[in-house]
Amino acid sequence: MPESENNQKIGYLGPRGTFTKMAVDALFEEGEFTSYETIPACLDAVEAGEIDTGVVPIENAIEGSVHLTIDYLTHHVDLPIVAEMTVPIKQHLLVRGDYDPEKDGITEVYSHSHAIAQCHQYLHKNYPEAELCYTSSTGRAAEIVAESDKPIAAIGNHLAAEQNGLTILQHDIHDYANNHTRFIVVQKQPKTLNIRDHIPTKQKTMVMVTLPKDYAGALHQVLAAFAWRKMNLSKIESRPMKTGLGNYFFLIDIDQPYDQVLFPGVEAELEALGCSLKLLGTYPSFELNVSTPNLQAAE
Ligand SMILES: O=C(O)C(=O)C[C@]1(C(=O)O)C=C[C@@H](O)C=C1
Repeated sequence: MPESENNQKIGYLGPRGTFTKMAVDALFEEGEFTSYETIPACLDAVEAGEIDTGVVPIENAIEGSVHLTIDYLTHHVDLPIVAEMTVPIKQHLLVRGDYDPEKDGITEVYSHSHAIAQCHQYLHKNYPEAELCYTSSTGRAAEIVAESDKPIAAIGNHLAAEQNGLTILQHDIHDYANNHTRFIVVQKQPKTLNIRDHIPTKQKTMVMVTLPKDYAGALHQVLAAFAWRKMNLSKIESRPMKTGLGNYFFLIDIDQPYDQVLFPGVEAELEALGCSLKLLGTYPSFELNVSTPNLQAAE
């Protein structure tokens, strides 16, 4: 194998113990790993060529899309998606080892906004008085709790607990059992991804479609262009263009790889309607599950 393939520089939303790092560990056996404090910092590093590959969250089963990732990808950087990995998410309530529930109530709960949203019912029932404090990641929340001597807690995974010397006060506090997050892998220059030996569950393609202003039935016609070609869409979402109220674009996930017949046909049909279509990536989709070798990290 050429040295460059082994020596990939891979960045991710860190610090240690984030769910994004779990996705990275599930995907890559080797490489030079760098954690970034925020999603934009990670994507900027890929765009600037400081790293070859970036891994960031894009969608959670309970809370929906990670808008920061979508907006940054569509407005600020030009980075094709080259793979995705879906990871099971188990949120736990983490405290310092010396926290005594008999003595003190928890005054503050720290975590990433998506993690807090996944546990709203639990927090509402059990810690209605606690202040919710938002952090750049669950890993960062665990660090804050580890560094503090106050009766505070973090929401995060078991790796964040282990790696920050915290105790799990309550396991599995997410409000819905079927909790998963999808992470995307982006690259500026396509480079062979030295991914662990996974079999993709499917091949997918993501496109961004911009509609003309005030065109009756435009979205219906966009969807029809995919439908009559029997192209299966697994997600459609609108996001603001950020150019004024009412201006939106659509992100569409299609359950098949890009090809030179159907996709150019869709594109030509959409152009005739005054729409534009941009390819955001065509890529293998992987899923981490507990039976996958080396991937027990998500347990
Ligand atoms: O904070 C982390 O651990 C992350 O990797 C981010 C993130 C997210 O943005 O959705 C990832 C998975 C969980 O859904 C909660 C938080």
